[in-house]
Amino acid sequence: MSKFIVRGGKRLTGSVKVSGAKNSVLPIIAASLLGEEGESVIFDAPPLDDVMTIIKVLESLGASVKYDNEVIHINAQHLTSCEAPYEWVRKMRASFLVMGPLLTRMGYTRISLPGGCAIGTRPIDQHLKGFEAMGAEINLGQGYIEARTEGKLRGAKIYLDVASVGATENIMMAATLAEGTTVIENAAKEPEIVDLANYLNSMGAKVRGAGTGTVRIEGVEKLHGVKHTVIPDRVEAGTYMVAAAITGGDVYVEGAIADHLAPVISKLEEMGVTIIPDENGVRVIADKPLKAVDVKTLPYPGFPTDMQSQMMALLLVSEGTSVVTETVFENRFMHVEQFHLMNADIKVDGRSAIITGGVPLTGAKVTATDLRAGAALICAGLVAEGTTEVSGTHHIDRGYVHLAEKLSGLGADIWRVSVEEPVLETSSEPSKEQNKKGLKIQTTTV
Ligand SMILES: CC(=O)N[C@H]1[C@@H](OP(=O)(O)OP(=O)(O)OC[C@H]2O[C@@H](n3ccc(=O)[nH]c3=O)[C@H](O)[C@@H]2O)O[C@H](CO)[C@@H](O)[C@@H]1O
Ligand SMILES: C=C(OP(=O)(O)O)C(=O)O
Repeated sequence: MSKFIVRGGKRLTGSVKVSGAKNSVLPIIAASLLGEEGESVIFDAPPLDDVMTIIKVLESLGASVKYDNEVIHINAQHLTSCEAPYEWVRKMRASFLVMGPLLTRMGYTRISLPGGCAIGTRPIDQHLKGFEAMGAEINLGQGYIEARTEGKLRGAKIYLDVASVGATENIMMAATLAEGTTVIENAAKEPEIVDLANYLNSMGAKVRGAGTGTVRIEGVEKLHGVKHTVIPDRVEAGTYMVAAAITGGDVYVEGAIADHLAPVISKLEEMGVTIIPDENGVRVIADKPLKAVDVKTLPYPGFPTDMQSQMMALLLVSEGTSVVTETVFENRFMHVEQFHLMNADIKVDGRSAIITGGVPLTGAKVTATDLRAGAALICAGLVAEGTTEVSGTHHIDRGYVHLAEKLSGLGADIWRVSVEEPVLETSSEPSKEQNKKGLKIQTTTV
């Protein structure tokens, strides 16, 4: 168990490199189960807890997986099981993404129900609706979902009631080996879906229209392993952009793709932040007082729900009143209570949060209630007066590679301690004792 300790007041400057996208690499690893021939090699695979979890799932299915230095080798030629047990799906909902590949390749799969989580109930009805339309028989019992098909899945026209990222990905993967053509309407358009489609197409699939609301997949006989590089993580990039802006900093976010971040960049610009994109990244300069803006989360290309809490942290230091409306998940304001502990003035009214900016934040002991809430609390800690201790680091480790090191590299006063260790209150440098024990700026072990 550990905590992040942040001491506010340091202006961030310099350059930070974005890792591969969590939300791309997870479906891509799941899709590797479709490779009946050869091996896949996936580059820029971030060393995140979620990546380790999905690797365990693949290994439990009989795939051979090697992870070294952000490169994953996956050989899924001989699978020995079709079941993803509770122990893994409980840890990470994205484990459910193995359902489409297993069903289409093996004709049968049994996966633990993913259940709800802190941010919402997160049903999977749209995934199942898609599989059923393709001819699968679905049974639910004892906390598991069983799906089977006599012969191959059949291509079908599937309209998604919500533009679900996971359902689009799961159905798209299932359709690659189905008989005939599948059309997904009201498909999600996230960049991670395009990355997955590119991966599937290099494996030999025929996916067209990914990134638009209509995705067309013509089934093929077989897929094979390939080499692929994962796109940079737009949420991680956006988090560093917020961290730069909140400290009045000047930071180059290397690897950030401006196009993927268009709604975040637009809001930052409205607030008075200067954004200079180039072909290798985005420079963020915050040299003026920040203005309040309203933010509404929406499916891509709308403002991402995964940046909502970090944006809220930034609005806490802006001048005026802002309204943040969360439309994607029904319970994604858990961080508000934690911000209150830091003296923030936020009122929640249904799906909206009303933020009175400019009230000085004070350091406090807070808890990451989910992955992005954790990042947002750290952003707030960067400008709060005094010390902020953020626990619940297991959430943060799901999605941020070396967060403390990357922020320290920009000049932030942040480090990680084991919870058993006393927190240093006076020195900004790690003590010799701490360094010996490797406690300050500890890295995530994988
Ligand atoms: C691993 C991954 O890529 N995670 C991302 C993915 O999650 P995930 O794929 O789980 O999110 P979805 O796009 O599926 O969920 C969006 C909304 O649709 C609802 N829904 C979803 C499926 C379904 O069958 N029925 C249904 O009602 C959900 O409850 C939610 O309210 O997209 C989310 C929305 O951008 C992001 O916050 C997550 O970071
Ligand atoms: C909600 C998120 O991820 P997941 O879907 O994996 O829970 C996230 O990345 O913010």
